[in-house]
Amino acid sequence: MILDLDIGNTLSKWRLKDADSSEIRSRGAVWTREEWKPGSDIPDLDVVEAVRISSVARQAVLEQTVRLLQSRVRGVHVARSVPEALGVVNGYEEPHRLGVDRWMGVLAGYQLAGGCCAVDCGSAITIDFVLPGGRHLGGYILPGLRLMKESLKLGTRNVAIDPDSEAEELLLPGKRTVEAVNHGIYLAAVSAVNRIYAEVCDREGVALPMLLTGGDARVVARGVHSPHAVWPDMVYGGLEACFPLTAAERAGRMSGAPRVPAPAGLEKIRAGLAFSMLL
Ligand SMILES: Nc1ncnc2c1ncn2[C@@H]1O[C@H](COP(=O)(O)OP(=O)(O)O)[C@@H](O)[C@H]1O
Ligand SMILES: CC(C)(COP(=O)(O)O)[C@@H](O)C(=O)NCCC(=O)O
Ligand SMILES: [K+]
Repeated sequence: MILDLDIGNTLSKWRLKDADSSEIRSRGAVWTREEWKPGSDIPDLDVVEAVRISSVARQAVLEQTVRLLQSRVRGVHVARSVPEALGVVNGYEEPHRLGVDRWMGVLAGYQLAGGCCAVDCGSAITIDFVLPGGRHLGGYILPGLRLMKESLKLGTRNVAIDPDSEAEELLLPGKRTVEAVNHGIYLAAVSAVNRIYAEVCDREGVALPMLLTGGDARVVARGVHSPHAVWPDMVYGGLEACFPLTAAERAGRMSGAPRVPAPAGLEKIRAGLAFSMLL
């Protein structure tokens, strides 16, 4: 079995993948800041022959995790943000400073769709752009839904936005604190994603497919105007592309990859942008 780890600032996600069939056998998540109890929290390492890790947690957490795993598993692969990989040129002045989860998402998005806009809705919402030629432009970082909620200290931290709630009702003024907070942070997030997407496509003169991932991707995707697809395993897709271990991965096929959304025409994006500038 292959154990894939996506260690974020809030949640450390894992999944077990069958090395022969490429099927996902199990998956789970533990709070990154809490002690991991082997067994219930993470899978039995006896069945694991290789581990692939994307981590944005503190270096000490990563080193501790790698040490534990290396004592039990033959192949441990740690993803790093590098100047260039798989046809993508890292747009950061200091490439190693780009969050590894962002780099994994960009690599997976480029392998699937070529140029794309990769949105990761986690502790932070990150929005990255890579052009059809493989040039990563860099990106944007804004607080995630949970962080925005916590920063308000209005006791609404544990009232999540229902991903299946009517998108329209999230546009209405809140009639009680939790609605006012949820509608406010939802609109802050989706307005930023829509505007940033339109501005970059307009400036670069290219309409890019948008791929969303992260724990809040389904909520944010409801308010995204442009054609898009949610790919929960997009960060894992970057691990598969960087460290292909199964036949399917070596053929460039990534688990759970969605059909690539055909972007709206550039003129339509520009018209929408012009209209939003009028308001
Ligand atoms: N099971 C869950 N437990 C906690 N938060 C969750 C869960 N599922 C989705 N979420 C939402 O997803 C966010 C964490 O998403 P994730 O992409 O895992 O963050 P990160 O990668 O920054 O750790 C939380 O802030 C919360 O809004
Ligand atoms: C921006 C992030 C905190 C997002 O991490 P996440 O929300 O997935 O926990 C992470 O990508 C990160 O630590 N980046 C390093 C700084 C940068 O990307 O510029
Ligand atoms: K994330």
